[in-house]
Amino acid sequence: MKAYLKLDTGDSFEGEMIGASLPASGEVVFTTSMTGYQEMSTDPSYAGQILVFCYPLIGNYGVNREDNESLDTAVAGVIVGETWEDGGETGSRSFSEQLKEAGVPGLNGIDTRALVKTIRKYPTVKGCITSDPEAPGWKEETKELLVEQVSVKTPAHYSNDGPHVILVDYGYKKSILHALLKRGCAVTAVPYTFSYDQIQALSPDGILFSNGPGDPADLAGEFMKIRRLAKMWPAFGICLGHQLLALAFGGGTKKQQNGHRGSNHPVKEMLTGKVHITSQNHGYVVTEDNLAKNGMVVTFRNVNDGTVEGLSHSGLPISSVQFHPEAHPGPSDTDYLFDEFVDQMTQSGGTRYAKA
Ligand SMILES: NC(=O)CC[C@H](N)C(=O)O
Repeated sequence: MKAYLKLDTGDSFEGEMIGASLPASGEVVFTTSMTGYQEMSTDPSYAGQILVFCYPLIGNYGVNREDNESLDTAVAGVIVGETWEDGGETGSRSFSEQLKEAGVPGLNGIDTRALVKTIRKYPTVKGCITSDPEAPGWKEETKELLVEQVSVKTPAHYSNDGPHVILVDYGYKKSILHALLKRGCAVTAVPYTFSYDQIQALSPDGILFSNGPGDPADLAGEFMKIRRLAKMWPAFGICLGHQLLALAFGGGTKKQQNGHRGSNHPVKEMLTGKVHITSQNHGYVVTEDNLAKNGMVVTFRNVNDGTVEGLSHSGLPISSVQFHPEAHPGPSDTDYLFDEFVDQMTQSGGTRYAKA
């Protein structure tokens, strides 16, 4: 079936509908990752977004039972140059079957190079997938809090012998949970709406603020709680969690001209000068504002554009990164950051750091 991607820029692209035959709308973003379509399409940080794959052939190794990053396909829609309908050797089914089951539409046969050249002229491009050639283009709908859609509704506990991590869930990727479980941590994923007192009642040894979708500034109601929690227990933030920690400690955030979405973003560790290749997926970035006054030091910077990629507190065990140390998809150069977080929890022995 013929279908269209209509952008708020006035541009329109014609392709063939794959996945669910349903309309979808959202911010249109692109990823340069050559692999990992299964992990990316199920990463809750992509909720509300239509994801364009720059790599021309998508679906060629199918999808399997292990690599979903969440229970649901998270993206609003996908755009591909050429798709492959078979399951592939390791796959139990095809990518478009998975999309169909999740009620997510996609477009095949799009000139993704031309599309990316169009959308990268603007910091934000909204669009819709529709089979109706007469349909009007993108229309702004009521702004919903995307985190609300992806955060767990009740706490989920994973027992283990090691330190107890409270995973504050703004839309966590399964591989973050696995990185903690692999290191022996017990983990409780809690709804992001959990209060300081509710989290304290769970006797944490450390707090992890997860990745997640949307504009971090929309979560201003979280900043005070995050600051109190991070001052009390060892804290680690990943992607949205990093942005929220920065906002809670005097930093700012802004939309990037083009987001960082891909598996080969170089970041420099400021202390050692060492460069790591990282997996990234974000459209906003931290600005330094009053971070230094609040004791926060920039620990990593992006080699391409110099943007802030990591923070640490000078006196407390608080750290965060904009990139994804759990990778999946992507290189695991920065996997060691989970070891550092676990060391901080075991060294502190559950010690509290500040009066809340
Ligand atoms: N992966 C993430 O956590 C994304 C963070 C945020 N939604 C952004 O786009 O910048």
